[in-house]
Amino acid sequence: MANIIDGKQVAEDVIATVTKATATLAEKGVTPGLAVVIVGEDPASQVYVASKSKKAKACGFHSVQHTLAADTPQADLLALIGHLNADPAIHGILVQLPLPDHIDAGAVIQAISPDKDVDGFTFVNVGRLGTGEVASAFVPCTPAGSMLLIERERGRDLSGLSAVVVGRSNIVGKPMANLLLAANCTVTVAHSRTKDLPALCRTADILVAAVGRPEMVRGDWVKEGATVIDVGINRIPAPEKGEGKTRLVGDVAFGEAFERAGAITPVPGGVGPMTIAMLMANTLVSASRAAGIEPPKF
Ligand SMILES: Nc1nc(=O)c2c([nH]1)NC[C@@H]1CN(c3ccc(C(=O)N[C@@H](CCC(=O)O)C(=O)O)cc3)C=[N+]21
Repeated sequence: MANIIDGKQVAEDVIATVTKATATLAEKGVTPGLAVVIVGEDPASQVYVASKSKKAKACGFHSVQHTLAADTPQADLLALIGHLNADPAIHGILVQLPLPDHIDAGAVIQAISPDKDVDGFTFVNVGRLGTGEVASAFVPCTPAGSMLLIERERGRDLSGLSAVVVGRSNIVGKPMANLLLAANCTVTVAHSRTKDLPALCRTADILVAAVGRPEMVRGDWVKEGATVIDVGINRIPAPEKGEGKTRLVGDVAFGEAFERAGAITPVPGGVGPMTIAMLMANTLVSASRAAGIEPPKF
């Protein structure tokens, strides 16, 4: 029977730290500024973007949202990023992904100034993390939040633990693996071609599931006492709740894994809230750096 990791609570702790530090910055005349850019009207994206803007305001940030039409030319989006890069009131720029097909997402991401890249997606920040310069990098929010949950659970010394990351995306799997490696874990990154994934997962003291497949990781894939971090957010039909109803599940079969894990994150209420909290933390760090002030530790 596992300890259920309360991501909502840890996220609130992070937000409280950010809010306090923002008040201290305000005394020095600095207000952290976050710009969120969304292209098109995907309803799920709208919900996430709205909750980011709301949290930013609650922290005391200057928060701006740019909503562009789905058919906005790439050149217009690049021009907006150029303006935000040059705007001293903006310390963090987030371009909501995915972008429409006619836009080259890579080109847009790389146009963001690395100093304002609070998603940690630019080559400069990826390179800092990949070379172990974690302190100077902006680390992508989902793996950064997952790492904080792991540290709260197991302590800051993860040295020698075996970690398996299932999923190799640039936004979660790869940065997660780099963070765990920087923390001296023995890290294996698994993916769709991995042979005998269940057996590999059973070797993990820390198991991170980030594949985007509902409940793929089964209970018997989990080592007794392991820390299980479920990054998946999948909406599936829930006919038991009524016709047309849905519910959120992770990439881990929670009920089964709960029986064997030492600790496990729920969905919702696990990694999701941490993602937004770390965006606020990264924006605060960016504003602090710009002002030459030491940011708090998270
Ligand atoms: N450039 C960029 N950066 C992102 O960080 C980014 C993005 N694009 N595109 C979309 C994804 C998705 N994302 C989430 C954030 C919080 C929750 C979250 O708080 N989820 C709640 C539940 C929310 C619900 O009920 O639907 C939870 O897990 O408890 C989920 C998903 C950030 N994303």
